[in-house]
Amino acid sequence: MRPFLIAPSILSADFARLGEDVDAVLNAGADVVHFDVMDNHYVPNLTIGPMVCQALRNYGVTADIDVHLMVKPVDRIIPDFAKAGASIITFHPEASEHIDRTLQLIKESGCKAGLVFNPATPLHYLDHVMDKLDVILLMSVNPGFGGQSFIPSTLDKLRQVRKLIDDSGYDIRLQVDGGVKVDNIAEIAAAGADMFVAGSAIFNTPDYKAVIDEMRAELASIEA
Ligand SMILES: O=C(CO)[C@@H](O)[C@H](O)COP(=O)(O)O
Ligand SMILES: [Fe+2]
Repeated sequence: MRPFLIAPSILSADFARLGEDVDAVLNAGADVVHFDVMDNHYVPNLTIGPMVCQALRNYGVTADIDVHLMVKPVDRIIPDFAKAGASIITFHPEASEHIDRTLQLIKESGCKAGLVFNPATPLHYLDHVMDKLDVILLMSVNPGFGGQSFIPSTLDKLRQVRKLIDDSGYDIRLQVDGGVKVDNIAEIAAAGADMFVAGSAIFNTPDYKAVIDEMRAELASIEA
């Protein structure tokens, strides 16, 4: 397996001082910035768009920005995010009329591409597109809000997708998003995830480095 990546979700960051907060979490040892985009249509919440992604790049953020699109329709916003500095763009298959076309659009824009599965979204959407994926994201909560509890059935789904990835031979990250904490990250990694989104667990504490270090210590028990 590839090295584990920790991707703080800036949904739980301080939006009034976002650049500083993103710098702080990266300096604390985070690998990737997870950027949640919600449209108050596909999900019942409204967050941030390409201008904020561009603002983070202008502020000097050089880490990968992992844009999790919870928007419908999805295609028309993809080129804007690519121009604004997104590194990875993931979307929910239910939000796309033509999944293969959306994946191609992301790749042609120069970004890595991924599909996102809600807790009740079936895995058959993976059929016929494994060769076009850089990331598979399993939601371990229903999308729309930070601070929810991890849904335990995600562990079985992770094991299934880990097998699909390994059997396919493709180089695909397996990301998990929702309710990831210090006390469950090892179990989630053991089920096959290698990229961990965590919002409230990191940003709702005063010492980001302490939490990220604790997460890495938990992950080390799996790597060993
Ligand atoms: O995409 C989402 C929610 O829809 C996530 O990225 C959350 O922001 C994760 O927050 P925590 O569950 O880690 O607090
Ligand atoms: Fe997310």
